[in-house]
Amino acid sequence: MEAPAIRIHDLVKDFRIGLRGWKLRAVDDVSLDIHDNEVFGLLGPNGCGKSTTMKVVLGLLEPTSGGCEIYGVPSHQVKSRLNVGFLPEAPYFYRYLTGRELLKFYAKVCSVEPGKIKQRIKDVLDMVGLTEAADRRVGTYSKGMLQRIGIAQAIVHDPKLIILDEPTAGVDPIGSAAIADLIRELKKQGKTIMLCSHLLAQVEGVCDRVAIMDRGKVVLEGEVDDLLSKHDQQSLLVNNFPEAARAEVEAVLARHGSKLVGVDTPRISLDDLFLKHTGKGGKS
Ligand SMILES: Nc1ncnc2c1ncn2[C@@H]1O[C@H](COP(=O)(O)OP(=O)(O)OP(=O)(O)O)[C@@H](O)[C@H]1O
Repeated sequence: MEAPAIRIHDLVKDFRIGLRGWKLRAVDDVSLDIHDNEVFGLLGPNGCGKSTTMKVVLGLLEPTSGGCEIYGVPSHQVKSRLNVGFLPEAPYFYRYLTGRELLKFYAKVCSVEPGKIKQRIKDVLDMVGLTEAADRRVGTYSKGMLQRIGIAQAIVHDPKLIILDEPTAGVDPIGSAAIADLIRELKKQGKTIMLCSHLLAQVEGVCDRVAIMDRGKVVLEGEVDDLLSKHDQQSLLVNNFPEAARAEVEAVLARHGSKLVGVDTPRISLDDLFLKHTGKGGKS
């Protein structure tokens, strides 16, 4: 059987804090498999251990015990990361380079074939919607544009696995929707994406599976559709439901052993309302 894209097994990570050798357990016995070509969300409140878990997966931190593998290769081996792209939580980019120059730098660092760099940068700029801003200095980019150039540097070498730490942090709903579209497109291209976030509404529409962490532990894991569906309830959508029909509907349902639980008006999300009134095609 093929190895999962990421395997995290029995992972514990302690940080030494203070002078008396006190330890803080940031990750507490976490085991997770992330499958090939899925979008997996690691969710949870601030400080629950998401970024620490990602850093151990990427070999940037040593585990206290347990471990991680990427496509079967232990994370502490450099070769595990050859096919991985990473957007850190607070990426720092040299502000005097243009977006295009920045991507050229990362393409060279990631050993993209010299003859292919120009076209690859063109394609990636197009994918993240930064073609028009490609020759502007990164220092002039908005927060949304910085996140998108960050994603561009993570995918410039066409990696199989893309790890995104808070991809929509500080980005407005238009920018977040564009990033969500981009993640869906990357999945269509066959990529595996692991992202971590505490902005739940923004990742709901893109993740196939999620795990929720709290105080270092995974407290819930599963397919998003499964976790969010109320399997014992169904809803009917009716235009202009007449109050007078309620008693008849209740009687029919009662004959079938069912019960009308409530009649309410569906609402759209505030995000959708914002997008409708500000235009989804914006370049924030
Ligand atoms: N280098 C470090 N030294 C000491 N403690 C650390 C270190 N890095 C993280 N921690 C602590 O470990 C815990 C988990 O931190 P982590 O950054 O993994 O959380 P997170 O879920 O990513 O939070 P956020 O959503 O705020 O980014 C926190 O209590 C944090 O203070």
